[in-house]
Amino acid sequence: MSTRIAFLKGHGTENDFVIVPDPENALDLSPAAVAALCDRRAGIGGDGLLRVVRSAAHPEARAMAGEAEWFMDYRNGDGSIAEMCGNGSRVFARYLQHAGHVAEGDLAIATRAGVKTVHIAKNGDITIGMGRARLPEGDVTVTVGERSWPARNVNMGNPHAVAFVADLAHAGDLYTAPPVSPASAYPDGVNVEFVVDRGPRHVAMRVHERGSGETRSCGTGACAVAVATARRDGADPAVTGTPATYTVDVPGGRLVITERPDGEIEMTGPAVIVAEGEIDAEWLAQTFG
Ligand SMILES: N[C@@H](CCC[C@H](N)C(=O)O)C(=O)O
Repeated sequence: MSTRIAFLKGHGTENDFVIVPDPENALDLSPAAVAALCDRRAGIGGDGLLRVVRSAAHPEARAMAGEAEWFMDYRNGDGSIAEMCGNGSRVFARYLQHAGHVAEGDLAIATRAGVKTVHIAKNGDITIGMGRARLPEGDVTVTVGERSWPARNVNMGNPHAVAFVADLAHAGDLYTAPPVSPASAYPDGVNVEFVVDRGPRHVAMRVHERGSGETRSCGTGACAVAVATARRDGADPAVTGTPATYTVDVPGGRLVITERPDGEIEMTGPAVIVAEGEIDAEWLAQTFG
């Protein structure tokens, strides 16, 4: 008889995740196993995987255990590790609520980008305190085919290049990562956002994610876009002294991002659990190690 591992499937604005509860950090999920689980044909399917581990049980999160009971071990769909996932953290919080670990209201979760504050609202939306953006100096350029755009380097714990374009279709099919230069600006790879204006403080974006390809949404990407757009619009909250709120449409829905004068950024959007099941542990171990 084969052992089975519980999983759930969830999404936030259609950025979808395999969720694996592993409170005691007992599972050793290799990059190949993560990629197999995220495979949309041979596996469960997802842009990434969220392993739910008690902070006290994980060496990377132990120091945060006093502030946040649960650690989000986020992996990209190709099995690589990323520092932070904005949509993933909302889905992670929804899972904790679904499993009865937390109730509506405020909580904190541990991530590789530090402890993040979360508010689960009655209306179903979840707000994450995403921390502050860093804007490394230096020009970067994004290229797709014959077209190139100057882009803004924004770090939300993970790296982003934000390019304002005339038409989202100009990003092409995004089957492969758009080249960003100079490569030295992003030694660990980069997520690339393409942005168009929709109205006052309202933009739309597409994204090619490091380690996942084009996705229907990226929460850290939407924050990077809001920050880059506020700077472009002369609405930097640190300069104006007033918060800047941007509505960011993504192919999978809508996110609302507010940056405060102290630089703290909040992201609000939906998070949904869609299914629960069991992974055949023998399949995973025998096939993917
Ligand atoms: N989809 C995520 C970002 C996931 C990590 C990213 N692919 C990276 O490698 O940095 C989000 O919602 O923020």
